[in-house]
Amino acid sequence: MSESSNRPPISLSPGQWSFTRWKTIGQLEALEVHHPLFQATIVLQGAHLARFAPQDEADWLWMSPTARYEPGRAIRGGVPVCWPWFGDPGKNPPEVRKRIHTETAHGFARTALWKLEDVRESAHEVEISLSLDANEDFSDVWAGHALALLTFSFSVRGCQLALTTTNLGNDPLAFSQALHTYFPTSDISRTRVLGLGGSHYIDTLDNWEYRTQEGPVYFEGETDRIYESGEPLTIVTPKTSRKLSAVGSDSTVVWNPGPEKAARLSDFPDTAWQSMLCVETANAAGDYRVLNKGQSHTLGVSIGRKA
Ligand SMILES: O=P(O)(O)OC[C@H]1O[C@@H](O)[C@H](O)[C@@H](O)[C@@H]1O
Repeated sequence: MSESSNRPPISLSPGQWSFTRWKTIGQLEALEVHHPLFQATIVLQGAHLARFAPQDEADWLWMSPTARYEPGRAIRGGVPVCWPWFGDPGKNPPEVRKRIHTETAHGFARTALWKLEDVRESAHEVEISLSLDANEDFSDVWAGHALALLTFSFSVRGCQLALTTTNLGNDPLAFSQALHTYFPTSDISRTRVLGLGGSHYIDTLDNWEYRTQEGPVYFEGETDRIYESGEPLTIVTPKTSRKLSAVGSDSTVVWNPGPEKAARLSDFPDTAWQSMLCVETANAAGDYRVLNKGQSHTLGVSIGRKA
């Protein structure tokens, strides 16, 4: 992808936007939205939502205070896009794994430079779309040709992400993915996720054994689970309640690194596990998807207030 293709096309010159402007954060280009009703920041690398907050509210997303904005480096916090595979390549189903020629987790989209497609603004909403053409440029790590189009919609009610994958290759394309959302909490020990009771999950910390969730998910140390559910969820923290509803997803990843893993994680303060959790809208494990030539699939999440 050439440098120039990532610059705003003439038709999208900054002068035509009222609420959106370019900004450099660290070494990366970003779009910053300052709407009277809300604020948001999207980094072009990774199509990474780094911030979303309705006016006069704290950030709805958690961002690591030690996150680094550097080319080729994943940003710790916000909403990383894991695509076209989720997690450790070796733990993916054979159909997904056979296309991957690297040991890097979570795919290449989160460190690739995406292209701005569209900015639409109104008195109530801002919608921004970015695309990534995963073509032969990525052939050293992955075999396939697919287009990822990610559309963000921001309003005072919350934010929505819709990630559409289209298979541009000739053969069926198997892939896994996740919108790896980091949420803040003032106290992880008083935080719970509702809506997963009765669901089966893979406990990746216990030999990938299958378990059944009883009641809400509480956090008592390191937690890393793939739930076989795409049902609506509520995240309750001491100060906030968020509603999540997914489309095109039958799996949800719930993750908190706990103290030992936190100490090993990049760009993550040792004690930060106490103030964040990830609830990831996914197509992971057995919920991977297969697209025939020309077919598309949309994975989406809507993050809102509890009604
Ligand atoms: O450090 P990374 O690559 O951003 O991954 C963070 C975490 O992402 C989660 O989705 C995985 O379930 C965890 O196993 C992993 O540790």
